[in-house]
Amino acid sequence: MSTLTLSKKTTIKTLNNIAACGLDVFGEESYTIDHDSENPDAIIVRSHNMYNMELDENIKAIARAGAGVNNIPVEDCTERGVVVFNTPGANANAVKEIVLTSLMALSRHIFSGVNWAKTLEGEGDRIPALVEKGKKQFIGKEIKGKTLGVIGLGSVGSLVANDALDLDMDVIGFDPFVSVNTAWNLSSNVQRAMTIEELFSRSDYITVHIPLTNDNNGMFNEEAFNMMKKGVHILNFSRGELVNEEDMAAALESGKVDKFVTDFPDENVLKMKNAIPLPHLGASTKESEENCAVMAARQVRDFLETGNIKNSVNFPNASLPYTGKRRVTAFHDNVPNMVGQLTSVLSDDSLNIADMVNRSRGDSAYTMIDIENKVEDTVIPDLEEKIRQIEGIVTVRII
Ligand SMILES: NC(=O)c1ccc[n+]([C@@H]2O[C@H](COP(=O)([O-])OP(=O)(O)OC[C@H]3O[C@@H](n4cnc5c(N)ncnc54)[C@H](O)[C@@H]3O)[C@@H](O)[C@H]2O)c1
Ligand SMILES: O=C(O)[C@H](O)COP(=O)(O)O
Repeated sequence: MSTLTLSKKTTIKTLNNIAACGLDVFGEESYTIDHDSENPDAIIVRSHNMYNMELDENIKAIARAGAGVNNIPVEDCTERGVVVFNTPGANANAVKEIVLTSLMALSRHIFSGVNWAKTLEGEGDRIPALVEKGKKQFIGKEIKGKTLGVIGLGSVGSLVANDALDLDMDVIGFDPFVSVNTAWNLSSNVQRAMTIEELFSRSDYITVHIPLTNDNNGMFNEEAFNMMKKGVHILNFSRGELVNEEDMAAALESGKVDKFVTDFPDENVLKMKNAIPLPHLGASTKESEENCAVMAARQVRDFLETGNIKNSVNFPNASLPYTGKRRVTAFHDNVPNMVGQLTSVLSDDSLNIADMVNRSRGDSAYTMIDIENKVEDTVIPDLEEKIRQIEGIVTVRII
């Protein structure tokens, strides 16, 4: 349990390179951007691993300018009432473009072809003839008419699936948790795999677009490869840990997997025959970095200033139009009579409620209450303390 009060100048710490237009969202009057701050009010992060970091008591929010939050200790944050945001869809187009680029580049041996052509340096006038003789090593396949299996049909997967249809591929998708929004955006020509086994067995190319969880760690393993066609191509722009590297190395060696494009190289990947390692470039476009930074910054600023929550991965979305009246915000356990207890603390102080919202997500809940009366700054610490005494309150902040 901790007290949350906005310091006069709110400090935002960044843990990676965050696009300047995102940081500009904060404005210099009320915010300081301090990359080295030890007690920031909020953090904006991309892929920096936060598991080994001490999280200061003052932190109220962490925003991932991007999609994957596996670098953030989300459970700890939830226990401490720290909201974790991400920016759904903000980098999806960038990933879609690199997936389609890779799909074609690997089918046409672009990577190995370029490397080979460079070895001809110094051959002078013989180069054109050597090229014509050597090009037969790089006879590719067209993707037209081949089957692409897309695992995960969220922001990235749905874009990939739709555009692969436009490239005349047959597309099968597997996503048992697909959202209604995505389903609406997905072409009806994307075939639905009822099981992942079906997708594995039918695909010439497989691309994966799901968040890393404890359940799917190592899901590309020997058992999975055994279900796939010989010579399948696999693309992983999601997370390295989805792949069992020992099994992948063996599958590449035997030719069961023809090529493996991955955005997550490590020592093992770099040793694999026919692996094509990219240096985590999926979201690395100017447009995507700016979209993510602006979206993350807006969500954090809105939360710090109004308590409203949008796109949190650990707390419910909650929004009340902000009228400038005093607002009590509290994270608490999702237990009965919490709203009753909160309102009685306020009524004991003769405070009248103008509006309120209460939302829950799993074991956690969040309540915002707007107070009709004028509440002086001097009484706030006392009011916060009374609310904090309610059993099950995690954090309280009066804005
Ligand atoms: N390489 C990069 O730079 C880069 C960029 C963006 C995202 N990513 C990674 O890609 C992931 C997906 O990104 P997104 O923006 O599409 O996320 P998203 O949340 O919009 O979509 C994820 C989809 O996966 C589905 N899903 C979850 N578990 C599944 C499972 N076991 N089998 C099938 N479907 C499953 C969900 O229902 C959801 O529809 C991110 O979590 C991140 O790890 C990488
Ligand atoms: O999950 C994501 O959004 C991507 O992996 C992008 O990571 P990055 O912000 O470090 O480029």
